[in-house]
Amino acid sequence: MKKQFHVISTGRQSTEQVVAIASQIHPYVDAIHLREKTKTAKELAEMMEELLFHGVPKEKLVVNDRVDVAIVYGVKVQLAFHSLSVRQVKECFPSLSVGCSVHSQDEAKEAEDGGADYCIYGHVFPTASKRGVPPRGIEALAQIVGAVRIPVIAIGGIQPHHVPSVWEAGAAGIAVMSGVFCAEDPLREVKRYRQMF
Ligand SMILES: Cc1nc(C(=O)O)sc1CCOP(=O)(O)O
Repeated sequence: MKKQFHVISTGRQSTEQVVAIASQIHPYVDAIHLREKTKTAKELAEMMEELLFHGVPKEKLVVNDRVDVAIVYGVKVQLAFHSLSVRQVKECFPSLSVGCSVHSQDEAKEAEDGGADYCIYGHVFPTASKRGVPPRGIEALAQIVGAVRIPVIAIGGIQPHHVPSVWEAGAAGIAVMSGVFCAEDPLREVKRYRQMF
């Protein structure tokens, strides 16, 4: 299967900044996650409207945590430990595409059993986004890949030069936050990642 390239917003940028970056990079990525933990549903809806207005394809949008916003806009949802469970969400909305963030084999299996379409596992490499928490490493990633049948996307500190080792571990894709959204030139960076696919 084609490897997936997900990018994730930081939650620290304005709607204008997120929209400006997303509208440049969307042709080079498979999914753009809106991880905007402090935004209300209404603010997220405004961001969604702007993204769609600027030509970001709906099929590439993923809302973190907010099942309500995902349903209303017909986009995917990414669930986290603080979200509703995958099982609950899939029971109510069987056709909703659901990803789940996991940090262990047990969590990955639970996500799979609940009906998750894919999981995101991390953090694989050291990252400022998870300061003080040791990275889980590429071996652990390979173990997760071996433990579930759903696609496993790797996250955490992934730089372009890491990509071959992530493929070797069997991951179905990569998810990148600061490497793209905090870059001086996000478009140049997504192209650098893309070259590794
Ligand atoms: C949002 C997120 N989730 C993680 C997890 O391990 O679940 S690591 C992470 C941050 C990823 O950011 P960067 O690409 O800047 O390292």
